[in-house]
Amino acid sequence: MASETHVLDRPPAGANADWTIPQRWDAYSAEDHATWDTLYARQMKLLPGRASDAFLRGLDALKLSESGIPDFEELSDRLEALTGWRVVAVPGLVPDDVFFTHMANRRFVAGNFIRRPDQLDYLQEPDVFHDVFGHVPMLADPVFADYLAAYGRGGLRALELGSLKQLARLYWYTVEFGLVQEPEGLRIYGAGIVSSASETRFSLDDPSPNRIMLDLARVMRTDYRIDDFQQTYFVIPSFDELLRLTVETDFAPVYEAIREEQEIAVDEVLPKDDVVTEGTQHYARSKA
Ligand SMILES: C[C@H](O)[C@H](O)[C@H]1CNc2nc(N)[nH]c(=O)c2N1
Ligand SMILES: N[C@@H](Cc1ccccc1)C(=O)O
Ligand SMILES: [Fe+2]
Repeated sequence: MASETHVLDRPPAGANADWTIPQRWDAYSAEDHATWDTLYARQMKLLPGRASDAFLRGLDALKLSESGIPDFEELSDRLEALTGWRVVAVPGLVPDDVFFTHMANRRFVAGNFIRRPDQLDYLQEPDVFHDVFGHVPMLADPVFADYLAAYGRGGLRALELGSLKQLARLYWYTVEFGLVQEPEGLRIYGAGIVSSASETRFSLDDPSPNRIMLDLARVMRTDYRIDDFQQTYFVIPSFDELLRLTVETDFAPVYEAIREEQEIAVDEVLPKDDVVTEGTQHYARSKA
């Protein structure tokens, strides 16, 4: 989960220079593990038939069906054997350059804390359930694993080009809230959706949000919400296409071309959009 909440500007006491900390798996309480199991069971009632095939295969390959919060060392050994990625613990949101440097080197940063039982439905900061259950299964897919490593390199480049805001939108509408076209229909792969029971249903079944085929310049101009369900979801035809787009397109001219263009509102549908479903926006309007 990415969010605009404050981020410290230097590692907190006890953290390494690269902001990693020991996971301290032995310090988890029985309640912490029970919280993980409750969240896992709730999601697994919903995800078959809604999550992408790659996500479900990743859960199996990484043995995430085992009870309790995973030990990052054991999880990383399995994951590294598949796609070269490892999972490293961090105390919370880390600065962008730290985030992208880890990502470019196939290290996924994950919070080691888990939400409290009274926070089951929503929390602002990424906890271990969002980061590990939400994000890590997709890293077992070789194509998506390559996409995220390329994205990390793109993040370091975007920082140099002063275009992080545009690139962050690509992350938000793919890695966090992306939908993918599969033979049987639309499926979820975004971690922000797949780790949320309510948004898992909403993103696929509700007539309220827009669902639009992803176009690079279009998504880089589109604002997003960090406080409620998305009002637009972007759909990719495949992970191969997302990887090809990211590796083969030079983003610098795209950043330049959209720099002066106005941002696109979260609920807007443009004439040139390849629209899968145009939303009613009933949900957002009911909350306004
Ligand atoms: C794209 C942008 O860098 C994004 O908000 C990053 C910032 N720092 C982060 N730090 C952590 N730990 N987890 C995250 O998801 C992010 N997201
Ligand atoms: N091709 C994208 C992202 C990327 C950057 C660097 C290496 C790989 C991919 C860019 O030009 O920013
Ligand atoms: Fe996330």
